[in-house]
Parts: sequence; C-alpha cells; structure tokens
Amino acid sequence: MSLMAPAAERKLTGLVAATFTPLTTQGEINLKEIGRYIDYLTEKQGVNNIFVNGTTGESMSLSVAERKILAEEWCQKAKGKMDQVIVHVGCMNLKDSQELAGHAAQIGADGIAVIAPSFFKPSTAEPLKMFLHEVALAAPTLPFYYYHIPAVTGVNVLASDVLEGIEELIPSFSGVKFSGVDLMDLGQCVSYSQPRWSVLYGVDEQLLAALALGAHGAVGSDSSYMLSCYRQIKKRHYNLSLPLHLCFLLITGFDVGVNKQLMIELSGLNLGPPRLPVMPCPHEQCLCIAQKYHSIFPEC
Ligand SMILES: CC(=O)N[C@@H]([C@@H](O)[C@H](O)[C@H](O)CO)[C@@H](O)CC(=O)C(=O)O
Repeated sequence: MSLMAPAAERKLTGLVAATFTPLTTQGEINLKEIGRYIDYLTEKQGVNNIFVNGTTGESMSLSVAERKILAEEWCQKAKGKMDQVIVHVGCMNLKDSQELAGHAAQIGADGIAVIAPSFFKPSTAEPLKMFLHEVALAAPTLPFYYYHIPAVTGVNVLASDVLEGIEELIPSFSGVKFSGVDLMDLGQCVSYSQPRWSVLYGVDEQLLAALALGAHGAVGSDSSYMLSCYRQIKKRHYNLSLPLHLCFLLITGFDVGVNKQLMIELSGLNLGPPRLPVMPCPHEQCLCIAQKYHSIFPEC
C-alpha cells in the first residue's frame, strides 16, 4: 500500500517536465525508450513530476489509441519514481477528450490537463468552461488543470475569465498551466487562485517574471534537459543566462522539431524524429544550438 497522499491532496509545484514522445525512425511510437527517459529525468535532471502528451509530446499529431498506450506506459514506468504524472487529454472534440480523461483515471494518472479545442474555437469563456466541465465529468475525482496556450490554439480568451467561478462547475479543478505571454492575465490567475490550486507557467523564456508574479511552478519542455542547469543558475545567480539561452534559441528558429533534437543531443536518448507536419531539425542548426548551450552553461 502506498503511503503517499492522493494526488488531489498534493499541490503540484516546482518545475514539471513536459515530455517529448519517443518515436522510432519509422515514425511509430517507441514505448521501449520511456523507461530510460524516466530514469534520465530522475537521475540526471532531478525531475519529480511530468506532463505527458502535451504540446512537446506532439499530442495533436497522435491518434487517441496511441495517446492511450503512451499514457499507460508513462504512468506504469513512473510508478515509485515520479511524484505525479499529469496526462494531457485535450482533443479537437469532446468525445475523444472524454475518452482520454476516463482512460487517464483508469490507469492511475495523478491529474489531467485540457487544452481548448482550436478548430471550432470557443469565442468567450462560457462555452470553453462548458467544454472543460463536460471533460472533467469523465474523470470527476482526478485533479483537473486548464491548459492555456493561446498562441498555439488561437483561442484568445483570458485564462483569468476561465478561472472565475470554475470551482463551482468543476469541483476537481486544481489549477492552470499558463502558456501565454500576457503576464497581467497570469497575475490575475494567481490572485484568483484557491489555496489548493497550482498556477504553473509554460513560457520558459519568461519564467523568472512569472515566478516573481507568484506562479507556483512551471511546466516546460526545457525542464527535460535544463533542470540540473537551473539549479546551477540558482546557485551562481546567473539569472540572466537562462533567458539569454532561450532567446538565442528563438532567434535561430525554435519549434518542437528543434527542441526534440536538442533534447536528443543533450540526453543521448533515442527519441526519433518529430511527426509530420513538424520537420526534424537540420543537424548543423542543432549542433550550433548545442554549442551555444555549452558555452553559456559550461558546467551543465
Ligand atoms: C509551445 C511550447 O512548446 N511550449 C513549451 C515551452 O516549454 C517552450 O518549449 C519553451 O518556452 C521554449 O519556447 C511548453 O509550454 C509546452 C508544454 O509544456 C507542453 O508540452 O504541453
């Protein structure tokens, strides 16, 4: 019997790694690498919490069946090694999202996150909250996080408007993964946040500002390979190196393909290529980014 309190009683804080989805060179999901990935995160990066099948994990390019198999493998391999596994279950339609939410509950996930559907977009907070409510009903006891990422979804509804009154609609509501750049909206979310909620920031380039505004932690792809580095930065007061590194990445053209390749270079994991339409990173560009990374963080 586990002595750990149920996830609903464990507030999610700190740096949560958004994981990449390992694929084979033929583009099929590669379950074999997940155990090694978890060990790399716990042993080399000191990661305790993961966020799977999100943007970094290319969830929207995966089938529902693939997402289920992956979520199951992440949860199984994380047992006894990670504190919490949050599974992103948002899809373009309600039925698939509900199916994945119910599945996440069955496989012992510690929480679910849901993105706004972005083909038929909600134009105000109300229909979005109704959508989130319907998904939450499929897994009513699992901590529920709203995943706000307006630059990707094109859903320009303030996260703070979504949060207002949501605890009455979704009793399992546990916070927001805020991947927007509007720090005023983030601040509003923090001030509206209930004691057991987590406001987790997701734009790594602005993480320091978000923490200053009271965010309780972060969910980011960079935590997969930079967490040990963040600790060095904290120790040595290199506060500016982090945005510097990330800004360099952005200038050189940063997307999931580049990010995945950088993770492969730094971790040695076999993560394979991204799935179309995301293109793999040209080898030269990746070497150049890895070199820059090592020049800014020689000790990492
Ligand atoms: C659009 C995107 O991929 N954003 C990343 C960031 O960590 C991002 O890679 C970083 O800020 C560098 O731009 C995360 O917010 C994504 C994330 O947490 C997820 O996988 O769901």
